Amino acid sequence: MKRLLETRNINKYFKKPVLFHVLRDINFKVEPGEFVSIMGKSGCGKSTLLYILSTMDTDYEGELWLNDQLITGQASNELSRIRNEHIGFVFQFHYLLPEFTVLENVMLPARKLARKDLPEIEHDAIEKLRILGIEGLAMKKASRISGGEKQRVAIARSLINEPMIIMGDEPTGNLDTYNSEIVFNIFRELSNDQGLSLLVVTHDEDFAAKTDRIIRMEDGKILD
Ligand SMILES: Nc1ncnc2c1ncn2[C@@H]1O[C@H](COP(=O)(O)OP(=O)(O)OP(=O)(O)O)[C@@H](O)[C@H]1O
Repeated sequence: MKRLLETRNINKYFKKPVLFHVLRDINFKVEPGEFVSIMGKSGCGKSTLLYILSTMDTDYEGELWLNDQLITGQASNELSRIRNEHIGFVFQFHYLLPEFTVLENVMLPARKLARKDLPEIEHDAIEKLRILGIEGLAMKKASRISGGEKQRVAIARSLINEPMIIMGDEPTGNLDTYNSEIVFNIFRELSNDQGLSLLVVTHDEDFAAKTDRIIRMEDGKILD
């Protein structure tokens, strides 16, 4: 089976202000199509781990594998290519450009990758908005839509380059129950219908309970 995401004995230390062993022997896998949540108290190392998994942080010990490829030790230009092609990101704050339209915001990561021409990218972006049920918002400015709609646009944007995995850092942290449920259902459909894997850091027990698996962390370790 494809090694979609796997960590082998990942350890990380912060060296300042004092030496701090923040991640300890992190070993886990995410299978294709799996929807996994990561939970743990504030400060246990979730964001630090996500930063490594997203290939942004290269200062760690151990191995990270993505899509059958050893990521650890790759050059930074190769890492940004892998990141743009294979990973979609959804954060607590949507980071949309307020003066751009919804459609332009969704198109941006594909324009950066420059693998397709503009009409094709626009077609893909409208398709992603359709999947999320918000194609009617395409020509609106991002500053003019609601918080729940903004998060759906952010998800559409995360899908534009057809990633294998979506990584989320508190993607429902800013949403009310109604909108959190919409986001959960979208993630569930992406996993079930499109075989996309999802790895989501959350403090929301109700959200996590509905995912396929919960990885619980404590003091930099994964609990069995
Ligand atoms: N750059 C840094 N230098 C030193 N220590 C750091 C640094 N970044 C984070 N830490 C410490 O590492 C620990 C883990 O932080 P991290 O942000 O990964 O926790 P978290 O589980 O994501 O917390 P939260 O749920 O509050 O976001 C914390 O004790 C934090 O203070």
